[in-house]
Amino acid sequence: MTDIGTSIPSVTVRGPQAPGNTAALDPVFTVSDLSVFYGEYEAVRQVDLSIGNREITAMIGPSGCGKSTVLRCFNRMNDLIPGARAAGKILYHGEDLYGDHVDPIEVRRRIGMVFQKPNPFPKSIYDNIAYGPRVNGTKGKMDEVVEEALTQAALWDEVKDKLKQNALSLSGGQQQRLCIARAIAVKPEVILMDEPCSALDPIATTKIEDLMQQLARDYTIVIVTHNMQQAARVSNRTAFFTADVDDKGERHGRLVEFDETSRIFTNPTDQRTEDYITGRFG
Ligand SMILES: Nc1ncnc2c1ncn2[C@@H]1O[C@H](COP(=O)(O)OP(=O)(O)OP(=O)(O)O)[C@@H](O)[C@H]1O
Repeated sequence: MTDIGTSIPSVTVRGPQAPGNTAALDPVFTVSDLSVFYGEYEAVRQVDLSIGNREITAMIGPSGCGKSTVLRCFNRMNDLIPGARAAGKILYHGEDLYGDHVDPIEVRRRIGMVFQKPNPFPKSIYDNIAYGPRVNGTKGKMDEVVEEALTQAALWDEVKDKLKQNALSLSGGQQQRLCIARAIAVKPEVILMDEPCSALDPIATTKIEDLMQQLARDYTIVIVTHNMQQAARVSNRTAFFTADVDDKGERHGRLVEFDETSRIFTNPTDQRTEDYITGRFG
């Protein structure tokens, strides 16, 4: 078992940083010169950014610019893709996330992920939540663990009388909150969300957005979204990516601008950001 993250600082303050300051003051992740390859193909080039503790950081940009690729680097999910390789540095609380002594399984426990399409296990609601804690050998009363996770994910009231029911019988929005509850149940520090609302209707989307705001009191959240209004509504900071085309016609994702969300959406520095958020591009 790795010791990664054992020195997590107990900072509870959440809020905007100094205007125009691109570095989070209390970073959970510090990314420097990150490039990501799939085989020979360099999908993302030279990204520098930091993810603030108990902030919501949004990653936006046109399709194929590498948002999901960068997101997956934060919990080493790219390790599971044959041929994928990250170069550069990602520090997690100052420790090299890709260091030799780091256990990727432990990384993924501390840094959970919620996907675009809700993906509950074909098991009962209860067992979906209890699965991770059981695997981790969580001690204590499982009923309480399940209730706490479902309550935090704002789903308890809707499912408390049908915990034995198959999770696949829930609506799409409920399934996504169940997946968030499942992620929370193993007590992560960070939740990565890859377009968590793209399969949901507007009401379910609002519920997830409200939930994210509540969760950010206790968790650090990084969200990839195609929905710019969503990024503007929920996040503290926004990273705008785009893809440059090289001489050979190959596209490489680049981080164009990273700043407080209010600044990105009202007074961006880069013309490409402005074109994107005003709908002139992408
Ligand atoms: N498993 C993979 N193997 C090979 N290439 C990949 C793989 N996953 C992504 N890519 C490529 O890497 C580039 C970035 O893809 P990625 O999915 O990260 O972009 P994205 O910005 O999240 O896109 P979208 O918004 O459409 O989801 C694309 O050119 C994509 O084709």
